[in-house]
Amino acid sequence: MTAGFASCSRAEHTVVTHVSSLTRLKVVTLLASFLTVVLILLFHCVQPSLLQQTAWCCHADMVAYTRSLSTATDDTHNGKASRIRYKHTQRHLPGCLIIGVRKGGTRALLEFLNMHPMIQAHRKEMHYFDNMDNYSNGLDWYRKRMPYSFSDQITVEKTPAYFTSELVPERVCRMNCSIKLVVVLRNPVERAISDYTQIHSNKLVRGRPHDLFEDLVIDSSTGEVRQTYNAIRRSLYHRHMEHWLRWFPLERFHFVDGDNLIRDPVAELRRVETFLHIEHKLTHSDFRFNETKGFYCMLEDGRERCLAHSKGRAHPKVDMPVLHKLYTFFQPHNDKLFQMIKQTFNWSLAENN
Ligand SMILES: Nc1ncnc2c1ncn2[C@@H]1O[C@H](COP(=O)(O)OS(=O)(=O)O)[C@@H](OP(=O)(O)O)[C@H]1O
Repeated sequence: MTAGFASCSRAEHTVVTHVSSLTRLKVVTLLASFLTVVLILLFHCVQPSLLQQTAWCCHADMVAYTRSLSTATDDTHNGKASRIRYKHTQRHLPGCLIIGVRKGGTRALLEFLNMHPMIQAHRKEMHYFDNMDNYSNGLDWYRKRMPYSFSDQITVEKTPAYFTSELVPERVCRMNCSIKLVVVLRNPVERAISDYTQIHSNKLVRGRPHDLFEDLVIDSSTGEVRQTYNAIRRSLYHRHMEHWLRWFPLERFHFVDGDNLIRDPVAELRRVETFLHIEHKLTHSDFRFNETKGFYCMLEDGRERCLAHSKGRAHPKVDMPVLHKLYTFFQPHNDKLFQMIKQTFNWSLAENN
C-alpha cells in the first residue's frame, strides 16, 4: 500500500513538476511579451523628452518639435523654446531686437520670424532695457531668460517700449553696439488710433470711464493736435529715432512697413531675412488669410495659428476734420523721419482712406 502509494505520488509528482515547468514557461513568455509591450509604449511616450535630453535630433527636428509645442498666442506666453534644452544649445543674448513701434505689428513680426529655423524668439516682452528694476538685475539675468538656441541661430527679443524710451539706446549699445535693430513702422495716424483703441478697450473691460479719441488728440482751447498725448507722442517717430541714431549707425536698423506686413507678410519677411543674413525660408505656404479675422495667420503643420484677439481690434470711426488735422500735423514730422532714415512710406490720407 505504502509502496503503491509512494509510486503513485512519485508519478503524480512527475506530472505536477512537468505541468508547473510548462506553466512557468508560459508565465515567463507572457511576462516577456508584457514587458516588450510596456517597453514599446514607454518608448513612444517618452520619445519627445528623450529628444530634449539627447543630441540625436538635428536642427530641423528641434524646430519641428519646438513648433509642435507652441499653441498659445498671447503676449504673456513664455516661449516654448525656453523650456527645452538640447545638447549644444545655450541661452544667448539677443542678436536682434525688435524695438518698436508699439502697435506697429511687432507681435506679428516676432511670431512670423519664429517660424524660421535660424531664429529663436523670446515670446515674452522682457522690458529689460526700459525698466530700471529689470535692468539693475544685470546682463546675465537677461541672458538667462532667453530661449535655448544653437550658436548659429539668432535670438530675437521684442519690447516695443524700447523705441520711445530715451535711456534704452545707450543701454543696448553697452550690451552690443553691433546688434541688429528692427523697427516696425506704421502710418502714425493709424498707429495713434490703434494705441487709443488698446487703452480704450482695456478701460471698457474694467468698466472705467473713457474719453473720445477726438477729445484726447485735439486741445479744445487751441484746436491744435495735443503732442503731449501719449498716442500722439509715440507716433512722432523722428524724435525717438534721433536718440537711437546717436548710438547706432543707420545700417544697424531695418524698417519694416507695418501696413504692408498686414497685406503681404511674406514680402516684408523676405526683407528681414535679407537684413539678418539668413536664408529665405518663409514663403506663402507658411500663411493663410483668415477671412473672419481679416489678417494672415500662420500655418504650422497644416494647423492655422492666428494672433490673439487683442491684435486686429476694430478701430473707432474718427471724425473727418480731426483725421485731416492729424494727417496735416504728421506730414512734416514724417518728412523729417524719411530724411533721417533715407526711406519713405506712403502715409498720406488718400492712401489710407
Ligand atoms: N497677421 C496679423 N494678425 C493680427 N494683427 C496684425 C497682423 N499683422 C499686423 N498686425 C497688426 O499688429 C497690430 C498690433 O501691433 P503690435 O503687436 O506691435 O502691438 S503691441 O505694441 O505689441 O501691443 C494690430 O493693430 P490693431 O489692428 O490696431 O489691433 C494689427 O493691425
